[in-house]
Amino acid sequence: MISIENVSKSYGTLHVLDKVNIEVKKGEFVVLLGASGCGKSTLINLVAGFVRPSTGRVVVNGHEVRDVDPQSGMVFQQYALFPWMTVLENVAFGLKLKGVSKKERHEIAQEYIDMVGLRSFEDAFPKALSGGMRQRVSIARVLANNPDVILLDEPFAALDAMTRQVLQEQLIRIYEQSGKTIVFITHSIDEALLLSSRVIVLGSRPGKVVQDIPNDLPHPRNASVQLSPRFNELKAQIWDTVQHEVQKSLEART
Ligand SMILES: Nc1ncnc2c1ncn2[C@@H]1O[C@H](COP(=O)(O)OP(=O)(O)OP(=O)(O)O)[C@@H](O)[C@H]1O
Repeated sequence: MISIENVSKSYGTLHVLDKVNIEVKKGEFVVLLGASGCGKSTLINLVAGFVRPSTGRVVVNGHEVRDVDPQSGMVFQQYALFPWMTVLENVAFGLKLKGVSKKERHEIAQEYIDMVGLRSFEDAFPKALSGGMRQRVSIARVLANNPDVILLDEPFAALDAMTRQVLQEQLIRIYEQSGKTIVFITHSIDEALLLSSRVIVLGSRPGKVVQDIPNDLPHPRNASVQLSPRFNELKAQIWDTVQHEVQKSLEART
């Protein structure tokens, strides 16, 4: 579904990614972990088509990504909603661009508003919503567009711990129901293991893959999986690598 082939990326003299190779299969939920500045956002932006590789190529669904790619839908850390549109209009916006009739796009938008638990907030404007609710609108908007790939760049980082847990569980349900291909960035090993079917750790800059492990925690999954021995076993494996890479990136800065 996503093929990142020998991708390197530099911004001027700053070498951010070095010959990264990652194959993501349809229906995988891949979480990218890594020290701050190792190039995670750059990598996800390459898949979305916001950034072009210096060398190598990214292929999504058989097509090389050369521009902003409508096959992918992105959820950012800061909720990028249109403040002058209601929840319903925000969620239906992409469908409007595609020329879907008003009746149909409102039906589809309603379905996803219900899915993220925002029924009865259709007519609210973003400023009247909490951060967690706005992020749910962002997720509904991406889902309504029905992209092949959903990309999430630290979507829950700005939220309080309780809201984060609710949204994590909602995202797990959405993944279990939709079987979408998802790439998700986080700094949290717990979040990575709770959500993913596979965890990829990028090394300190220039980023490359230093660990790639399948997450075999069972589905249906909820937050209680964090109490299982297997969760702690996987966490210890990832923690060793992440700690080593964070240490390296701190030393490189001193
Ligand atoms: N458009 C740009 N122009 C110049 N430098 C950039 C640009 N985008 C990112 N960088 C630099 O590239 C490096 C990697 O950034 P990136 O945001 O991809 O890392 P990250 O792993 O997502 O970081 P964090 O976890 O802190 O969000 C950083 O040093 C950043 O300052």
